[in-house]
Amino acid sequence: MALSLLPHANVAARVATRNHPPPASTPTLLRRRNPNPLQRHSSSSSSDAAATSTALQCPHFQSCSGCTHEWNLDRPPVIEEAIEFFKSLGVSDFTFESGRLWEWRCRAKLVVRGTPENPLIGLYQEGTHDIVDIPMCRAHHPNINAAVDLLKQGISKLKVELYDEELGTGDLRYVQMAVTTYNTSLPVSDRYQNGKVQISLVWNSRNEHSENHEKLNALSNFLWRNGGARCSNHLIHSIWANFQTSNSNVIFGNRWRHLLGQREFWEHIGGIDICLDPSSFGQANTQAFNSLLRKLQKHVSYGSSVVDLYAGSGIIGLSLAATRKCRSVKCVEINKESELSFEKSVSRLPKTIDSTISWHNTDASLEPLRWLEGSDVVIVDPPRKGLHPSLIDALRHFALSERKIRQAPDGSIVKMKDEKRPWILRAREASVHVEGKTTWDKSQKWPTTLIYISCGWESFKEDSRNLLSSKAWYMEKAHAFNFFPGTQSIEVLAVFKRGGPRIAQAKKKAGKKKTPR
Ligand SMILES: C[S@@+](CC[C@H](N)C(=O)[O-])C[C@H]1O[C@@H](n2cnc3c(N)ncnc32)[C@H](O)[C@@H]1O
Repeated sequence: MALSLLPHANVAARVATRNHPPPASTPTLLRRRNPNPLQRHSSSSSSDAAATSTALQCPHFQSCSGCTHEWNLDRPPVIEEAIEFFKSLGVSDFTFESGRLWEWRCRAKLVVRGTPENPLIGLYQEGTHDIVDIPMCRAHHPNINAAVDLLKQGISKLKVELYDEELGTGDLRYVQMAVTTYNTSLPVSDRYQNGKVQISLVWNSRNEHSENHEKLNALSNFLWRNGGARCSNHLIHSIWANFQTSNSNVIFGNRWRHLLGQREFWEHIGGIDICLDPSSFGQANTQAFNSLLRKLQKHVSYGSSVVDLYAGSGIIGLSLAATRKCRSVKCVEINKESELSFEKSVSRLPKTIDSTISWHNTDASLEPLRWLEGSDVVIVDPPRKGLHPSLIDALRHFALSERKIRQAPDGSIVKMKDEKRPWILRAREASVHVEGKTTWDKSQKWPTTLIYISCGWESFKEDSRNLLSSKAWYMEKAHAFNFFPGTQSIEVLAVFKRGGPRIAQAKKKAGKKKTPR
């Protein structure tokens, strides 16, 4: 493992860090098998203090696959490479923002194995199906660890059988813990620490009528009795069941049931209230995501038309609709389960918003030109593997076909073939549609700004090179956020503009000339 104690001063990028020292209760165990860098480097006491103040200090490090880096959590090693990468693309003012270094994870999917007497709840060891119990995980929000502890007590007390992968037997397979910090009765400064946990139990049965459902009810009642709204130690927001009998590695089945507590799970993020069902995608680091949304908003002009691809429950699009007064926001998402959350979030948008808002349940890689047409800004936030080739092609294609577009009689390059496939026709219709009050000129236009949000550094680099090689786009700005401290992963926000580098340079020069002395 690289133990870097290089001073940060030699780094060109602007780096903003908001560190919080580890709480007093933190185990101060520095593992013996990792020689302590403080002993290996002859350093001053102030740099010693700096190193420990950003160290993971987790007893599970190395046995657990969750974290790969123990030191300098405020600066994942990949940042040095990112600085060089962006510089090579002409972006020299790349910024990196680091927030909470511990207790940042508000959403965790954990494996449950072992026996009722000795339940294990944690992650698989790298490359194996051996589970590592992580009761003192330093990345988890503290109430996730507390809820895991309570769950273990319930399993032991009620003798809940835990899943056996080889035999396919046992009842409880996984648990998802998600924390909401939404609580308007508390001062803002107390909300994070007092977050409440939505527990989703992944149960090895077809539905709530299967023969082991009594155990499920007993376990959820135990959790609610000991951590629910009436407890002095109120920890749990709600309890859900997901039913999964497949012997694949897929965590969730298609059937969800709300069991106890509040049904709706709200969070205030990006300037709006957002509802998230347990079946929807949710970002793990809520606070860092909020910082990203605030930065993103600055790159979208007021009154823009936006298309949000890979939209999940539409947090990005809706946050822009509210804060940038967008004339229209179109969200495209493949997971049907996110629709309800989107609809609920729309219902809480300020009534003053005059935006046409829609959510489409479809694969963004089918007919990508159709989704891009008519917007000023396209936002993409794909899974780790990056953009679909068809979307990259479309982004390059329309940007290079500007002349053709202008010459086309209806201003469109989307071929209106006589489409018959029902799923394509269905996808074109919005699942959710809210019409704005103002009627805007709907003349055809194509995005001039592309904002790429990425959690997959390798795929992001490849996609960027592909986009830029056509000279149809250039990269204007790049930011990264410390979404996953303790790992090599970062979240990137890159802003691309239409046109080749020569056009960009000419624009810059023209801008300089106009600046009065
Ligand atoms: C990284 S998440 C981002 C979600 C959302 N932007 C957010 O921040 O909450 C990626 C999303 O892309 C969706 N997705 C994956 N493949 C897709 C596809 N081919 N077309 C549309 N959405 C897709 C996933 O279901 C997931 O919700």
